[in-house]
Amino acid sequence: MSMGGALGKFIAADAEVGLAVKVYHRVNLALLGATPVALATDNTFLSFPVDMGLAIMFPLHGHIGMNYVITDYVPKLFSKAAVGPARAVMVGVTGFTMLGLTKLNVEGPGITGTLKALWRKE
Ligand code: HEM
Repeated sequence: MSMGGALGKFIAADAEVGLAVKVYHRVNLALLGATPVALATDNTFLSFPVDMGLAIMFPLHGHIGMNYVITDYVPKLFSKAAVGPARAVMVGVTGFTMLGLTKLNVEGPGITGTLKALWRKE
């Protein structure tokens, strides 16, 4: 798929655009570090910025990862013509996930607080 511009790179966010590999590997590493940091800084002044970092990085990581999956499997399981629509659906999933996680951070207990609630006794 040959799509220029930032939007094109976001829609076809895998190895076909060189930037994605760099962003992907940086985000993968950042997530590895940010997850324990999020648990350690919960309920401090850092919890909101860390949760907002996660609200962007989790969906971005999933977005690029799923674009690799789309590139590899959609032509095999469906058809080459289905690759574009599959990527468009993924942009929607990624966008709504970012919005939902941001809402959780701004109006609710945040990503980390929500996760920790699994172990919290009422
Ligand atoms: C602490 C959190 C996470 C870490 C450290 C992490 C790390 C990784 C790493 C190292 C890879 C392989 C990258 C490569 O092939 O070069 C990967 C792939 C992937 N991850 Fe994650 N991940 C995390 C959370 C998530 C979440 C929450 C999602 C879903 C939204 C997700 C979705 C994916 C997908 C779709 C792939 C691609 C799988 C494939 O290519 O077959 N990951 N992840």
